[in-house]
Amino acid sequence: MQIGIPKELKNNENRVALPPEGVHELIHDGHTVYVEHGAGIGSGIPDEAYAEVGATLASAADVWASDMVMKVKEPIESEYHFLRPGLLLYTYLHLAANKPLAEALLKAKVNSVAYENVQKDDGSLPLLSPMSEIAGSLAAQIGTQYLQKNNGGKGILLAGVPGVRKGRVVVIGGGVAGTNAARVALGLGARVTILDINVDRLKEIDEQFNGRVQTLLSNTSNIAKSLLTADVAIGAVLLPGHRAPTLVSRQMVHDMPNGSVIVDIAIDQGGIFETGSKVTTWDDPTYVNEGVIHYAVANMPGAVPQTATYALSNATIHYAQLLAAKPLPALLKENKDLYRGTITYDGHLTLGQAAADIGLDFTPLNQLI
Ligand SMILES: NC(=O)C1=CN([C@@H]2O[C@H](COP(=O)(O)OP(=O)(O)OC[C@H]3O[C@@H](n4cnc5c(N)ncnc54)[C@H](O)[C@@H]3O)[C@@H](O)[C@H]2O)C=CC1
Ligand SMILES: CC(=O)C(=O)O
Ligand SMILES: [Mg+2]
Repeated sequence: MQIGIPKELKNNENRVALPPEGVHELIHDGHTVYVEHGAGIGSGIPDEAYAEVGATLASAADVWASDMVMKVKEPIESEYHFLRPGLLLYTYLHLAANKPLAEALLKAKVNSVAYENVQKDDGSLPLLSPMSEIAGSLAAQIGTQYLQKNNGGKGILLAGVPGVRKGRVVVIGGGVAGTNAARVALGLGARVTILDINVDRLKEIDEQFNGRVQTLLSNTSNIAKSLLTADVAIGAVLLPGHRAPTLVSRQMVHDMPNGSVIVDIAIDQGGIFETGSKVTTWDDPTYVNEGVIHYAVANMPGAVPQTATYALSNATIHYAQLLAAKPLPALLKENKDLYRGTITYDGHLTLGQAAADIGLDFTPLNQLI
């Protein structure tokens, strides 16, 4: 099979879908790999390193002409003209928050496997979690940075000092991103509260952090009360496949002291703050609404590519090898993880959760393969 790896075009997206080590695996399996000139530069990988493992350096057009295109982020509008019938696209897509992209993929009859929807039988999301670990850790760093007065924040040091209160970090959603945010916030010396709707998850968190994190059931009144005294609020909720639920109202944000900071990691699925549905970029990452700084970058790990490229490809390479080895319909009949991850097929939207959220028709995949 021909496999193409384009250079990422999203703002400050410095990751690349595969480093040379991963490309080498695919070439070893007998495939031809086209890598766009400069695709690895942001991650510190020169073109020569790809050439050395046998990749063909190519133009964007040649890379996109491959049977399978493996990316990091969703195609942006300037890439839509590369979409074509029969193309197998393997990348993050977040369709429940991006109707124009869904329509472009359907119109072009692209078969897409979305990283964030590849799901194991136990419900875990093996291709999302490595980036959620990174985004969670970053969220705590970003919160502490914007709390500084010189960055527009209220001017609080999360660690406090003896005799002066510590900063308070409230994390809504105690999954992979949320617990990593909590871990780093605790390390920075903050007082941390995590809210989740899953009581079993709260028990695990309590054990994991030896009781050093306050856990609370996520409901409207606990969220509102927690935010009243929060310095940093972190959104880390996920309903897989769906647009994120709006859990924090404008009034709750209004009631937070001015100069507090919101970091909505879940913005890639639409975000959980009523005041914060606007997506930002690393070039201009924040805006102020109701006196509170909102940070809403949808590709947070793009800023730490020398960590994130490797963490992502460590997870994606296994499924890439499977996708390259067999025709898609046959593979999907035997691999349930990838069956769940296949969200558009031959002009049909096969992700029921997103279809409902963006108002498009849904066709079960088993009717198409
Ligand atoms: N902005 C960025 O660059 C990145 C964003 N993400 C996003 O971060 C979000 C979280 O991902 P993960 O941590 O991997 O998901 P996860 O599935 O590990 O955790 C989500 C948690 O939300 C909880 N939850 C569901 N409804 C809730 C509610 N009403 N209140 C409180 N908690 C609730 C679930 O019980 C679960 O524990 C996703 O939207 C993901 O796409 C991930 C990586 C990078
Ligand atoms: C998960 C995601 O949106 C990212 O890594 O950019
Ligand atoms: Mg206020």
